[in-house]
Amino acid sequence: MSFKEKGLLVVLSGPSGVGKGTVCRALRSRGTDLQYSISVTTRAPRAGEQEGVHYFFKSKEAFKKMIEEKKLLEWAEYVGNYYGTPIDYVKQTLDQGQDVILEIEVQGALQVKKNFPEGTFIFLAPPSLSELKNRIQGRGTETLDLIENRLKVAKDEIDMMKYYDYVVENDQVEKACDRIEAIVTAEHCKRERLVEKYKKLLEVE
Ligand SMILES: Nc1ncnc2c1ncn2[C@@H]1O[C@H](COP(=O)(O)OP(=O)(O)OP(=O)(O)O)[C@@H](O)[C@H]1O
Ligand SMILES: Nc1nc2c(ncn2[C@@H]2O[C@H](COP(=O)(O)O)[C@@H](O)[C@H]2O)c(=O)[nH]1
Repeated sequence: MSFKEKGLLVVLSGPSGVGKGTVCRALRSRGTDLQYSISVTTRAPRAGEQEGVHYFFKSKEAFKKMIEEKKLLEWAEYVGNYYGTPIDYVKQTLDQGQDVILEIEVQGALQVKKNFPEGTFIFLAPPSLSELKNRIQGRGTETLDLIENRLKVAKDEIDMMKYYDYVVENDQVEKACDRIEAIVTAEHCKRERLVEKYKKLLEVE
């Protein structure tokens, strides 16, 4: 009989525009064995964004109700909008032994770290601030004002990288994916996880 250990919770965060979404899409198309949590947000959908695919789009009232009903693992107000991670999907998926990745900003990541320190916290870093600016501008989804606000927040966020387990530079998407895959593999080989797993295996066999 084989014992299924709990999945890993991988938290990928970093400043807006660094490439979190791009890297997650590349991991997905590689077939990396990670489940992607879909966040709730109060921001308006961008062109092409779909309900339940990119986000669950909610009013501020509906979002606040989710906070009150403790339906969010973490949440944060970021540049005028709320963002949060539905707790049920994360719990159920980890319990099934599957790894979950959250793509979230820094305040939310630090909340998860406080409540779920056994998670794996990866900070995705830009090669430089000027490259970060080029990326946000190049994406063309925000007005100039919003880009400036996001860049201001980015400086404080980069200062928070010291609280993460790993820092991965997103210089090239494929290299960043290689590094993240290596981290996930290494986390699966961590001694504490394996001691627990083998203890349970010995009990059942
Ligand atoms: N390694 C890279 N080299 C060059 N451009 C990149 C790289 N990674 C991502 N980009 C580009 O940077 C822009 C921002 O990427 P993306 O939307 O994935 O960032 P994000 O961190 O998910 O942003 P947000 O937090 O605002 O959702 C996109 O236009 C993307 O194509
Ligand atoms: N704390 C959380 N942050 C989240 C969540 N989902 C997304 N995000 C982050 O918000 C910013 C802005 O996102 P955008 O889609 O408006 O560009 C970005 O850093 C996302 O990673 C969440 O559930 N919790």
